[in-house]
Amino acid sequence: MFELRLLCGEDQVEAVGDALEALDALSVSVEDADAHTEAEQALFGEPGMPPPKEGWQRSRVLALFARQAQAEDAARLLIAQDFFEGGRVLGIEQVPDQDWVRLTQSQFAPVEITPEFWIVPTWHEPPAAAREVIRLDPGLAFGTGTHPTTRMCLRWTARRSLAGQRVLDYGCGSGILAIGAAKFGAAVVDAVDIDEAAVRATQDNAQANGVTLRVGLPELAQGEYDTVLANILATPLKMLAPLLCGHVKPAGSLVLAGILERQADELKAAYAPYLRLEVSDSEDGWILMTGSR
Ligand SMILES: C[S@@+](CC[C@H](N)C(=O)[O-])C[C@H]1O[C@@H](n2cnc3c(N)ncnc32)[C@H](O)[C@@H]1O
Repeated sequence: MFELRLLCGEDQVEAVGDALEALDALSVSVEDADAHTEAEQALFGEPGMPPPKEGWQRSRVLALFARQAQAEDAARLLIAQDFFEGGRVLGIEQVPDQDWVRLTQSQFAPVEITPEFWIVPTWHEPPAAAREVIRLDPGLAFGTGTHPTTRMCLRWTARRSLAGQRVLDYGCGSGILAIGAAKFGAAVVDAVDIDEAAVRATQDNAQANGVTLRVGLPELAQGEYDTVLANILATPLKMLAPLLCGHVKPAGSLVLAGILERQADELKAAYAPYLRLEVSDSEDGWILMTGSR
């Protein structure tokens, strides 16, 4: 395979990427051309959301082509375009063929939730210390245990007894929190999401983990639960406050994630009419907020 390397400005990245795909690039990736220098910029997106911008101030665009002639043609055509003005072709290099599946898989190692509780991709052996394991592969739905918001919810679950409880996972994504609740003793677990792909992923993942869940769109959630888990984002969580609190039993628990540290007060205010939220965990700028009715 042949890699065409280009340098361009932030406002050119989208047009260049679209052009490369139209020119049959097998893949296009964008890097910060100033990475590891003082000019390096961080681009953060909230979980489940795309990053706020397509590229960096000075972006390096890497496009893979099956044949050298395709990479050369793409470079020649791009140089002739108005939208590439000021951009540069850095070169074309042959890259060794790799086992891409293996390479991708190797980037997803088992994730430790507690020393005894791990999320393990199906192609890995569980670590020897693991007493409880969720088997999950990166797929279409959010929630592979690699994001701090998911890990904090799972840690909360693992440190409590859910024995015999009725639990609701609102915004289930891959179903990881619902599966965790079932593994930690919940008697009935309902998992709901507005995204039908998430509903399907949760059904598949529940089956693969040998747990029984009731899975569906949000209207499946009915009545009161001992524990309600919701890892969404601050804005939808504020809108959902009456609905989520209405599903919490008296003396039951509400567990919210997807919230940045600076959003704690807004969330407390939104939930104040129903219950008192407090920060009970934090990781990488994200917080877990919990409350009891
Ligand atoms: C950040 S993911 C969390 C997935 C998983 N529960 C986890 O902890 O990793 C948020 C999920 O909430 C779902 N979602 C967003 N807004 C929702 C809403 N109003 N009602 C139900 N689900 C929603 C999204 O489709 C997405 O699957």
